[in-house]
Formats: sequence, structure tokens, C-alpha cells
Amino acid sequence: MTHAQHDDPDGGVPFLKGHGTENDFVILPDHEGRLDLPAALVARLCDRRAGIGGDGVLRVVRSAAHPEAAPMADRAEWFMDYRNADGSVAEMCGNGVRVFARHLVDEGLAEPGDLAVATRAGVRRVHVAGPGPDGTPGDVTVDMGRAVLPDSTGVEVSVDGRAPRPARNVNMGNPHAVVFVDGLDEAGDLFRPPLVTPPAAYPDGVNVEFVVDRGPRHVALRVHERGSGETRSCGTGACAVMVAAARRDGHDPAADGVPVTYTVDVPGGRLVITEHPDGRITMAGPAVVLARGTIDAGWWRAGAGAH
Ligand SMILES: N[C@@H](CCC[C@H](N)C(=O)O)C(=O)O
Repeated sequence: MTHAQHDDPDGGVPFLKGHGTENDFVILPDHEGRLDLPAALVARLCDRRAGIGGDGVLRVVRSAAHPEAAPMADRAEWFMDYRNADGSVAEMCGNGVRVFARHLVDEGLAEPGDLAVATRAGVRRVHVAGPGPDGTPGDVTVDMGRAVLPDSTGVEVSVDGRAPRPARNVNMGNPHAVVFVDGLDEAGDLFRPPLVTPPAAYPDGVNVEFVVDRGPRHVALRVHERGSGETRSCGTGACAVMVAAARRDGHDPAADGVPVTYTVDVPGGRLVITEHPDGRITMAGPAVVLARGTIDAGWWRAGAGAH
């Protein structure tokens, strides 16, 4: 059944809660794009004590109803308006788009199987698999497009004043610095953003992934997300890590003509990521929508006024 809409904000604002490998999101169905969603309100929603709590917000808007997405409306009916937990806008969210697709299918807004979602990084194709024989929900796989590998010369990351380590600059629609470390505790407590230099390498800020090897084509990461802090998973980050690890290990599907697959463990689960000979990267993993409710209209209005 399609979730209630925002025609009557005085009756409260409907929301859902979902996660992909524990990267968690407040989902706001706003099909006709009527909600005013200032950064301060997003931050209140994502607050884990004073709000609902989440690493970000997924606003569900018809592409045709959103100025940034209208040019994509002929290819994707729905636009994922993604916001980080501090209210900042990001180009793309790999786990978010998988949860977004799960939501569309759960609500009957899209058929299971293949569907398209408009994002600020372009249209992303998503496959929502049916349930397994035991009834467990199938994985959600997204075509993340191609990685861009800007020059990484001189890019370094340091944490808690420790000696800087070299980092690989990978862009998955959003910016990443990937650092190979000897142990994930090298990332420290990640309460504060790691120091990434030179600043000119990332004029719009950066997500930072710390990576260790677990085995052949198997790595594990911790991540500090731009605008959200340390999270339990980051889909674009996992893809950036996969590409950095593959190049380090001598794999380049575009040159080799064969796909390469890595298992990427995140604190909240596991993602399986393949780079194809045409450069496209696909990422598969679980995506769950687990709750729904209504945000009190007065609470919403107080936050919406906080521009
Ligand atoms: N968690 C996301 C990435 C969200 C955006 C990121 N914090 C940014 O600002 O670029 C993912 O799963 O990719």
C-alpha cells in the first residue's frame, strides 16, 4: 500500500526508517516535492537522541516534481534527494539508493526486478531481487557507474596527529580518500574528521575510508563520512575501496577484459562489488525498511522554521 503523503502536514509528516548494512536513513515520502527541508531540520531528524536518528535522509520525490531531477524524469520516475546527517547535500549515496529502491518496491511504487532511480550523480539502475526460498529478502544490487581516479600525487590522510599516510583519490559521484592501513584501529576514534591534505584535492570535502586486507580480493573498512561522521557502512566508499584495492593488486578490468569481484566487509555487514570490463561497478548487499511512523506536526514546524 502506498504510504501517506504530505497533503495535510497538520496531521503530521509520514516517515519510514531503513538501513543498508547498518548505514541508516530516515525516509521521507514527499512525492510532489511539497516539503520544506532546511539543513537544520534534517540535522534534527538525524539526531539519535532528540530526533529519529540516522546517517542521512532519503527524500522520495517524483523526478518531474524536482528541479534538479526533472531532466532525468523520462529515464527515472523517482528522485533520491539525499542529505547527510548534518543537513548537507551529497551527490550520491550507494546504500541509500539500495534502501530507496527497496522502499519503492515495498510500497508498490515500482515493480520488483530492475528499476531506475535519479540521483544528483545521474540515473542509477537498481535490481531488487525477490525473496529467497526461506522467505528472507533478496539482495539489492545497484549499478554505480564508473569510478573516476583523479591524480592522487601527494594526497595524504592523518588521524589524531599521527604521521600522514598516502591516500588514493577515487570519485564515485562523490569524493573519497582511500587509505590502506595495517589495522583498523589506526583510524582512531573518528570523532573528528581525519586531516586530508592538500585541501585543493577535495574542494568540496571528502569521505575517508581506512582499509585492511582480509584475504584474496577481500578487504574490510572503516569510514568517516563527510557530513555524517563515522558510520557503519558507506556504499560509495566501499566501491572506492574496491577500485583502489583492485588497482593496487594489479587488476584493471578495462585493460584485462575480465571482471573482478571483491568482498568488502564494513562494520555493519558485507557488500560484494564487481568492476566490469566496460568500467561499470555493481554493488550487492542487503537493504531493509523496518519501521514507519508519523512525525509530530508541531515538532516538524519548529524545525522547518529553523532556517
Ligand atoms: N553513505 C553513503 C554516502 C553518503 C554521502 C557521503 N556522506 C558524502 O557526503 O559524499 C553511501 O552509502 O554511499
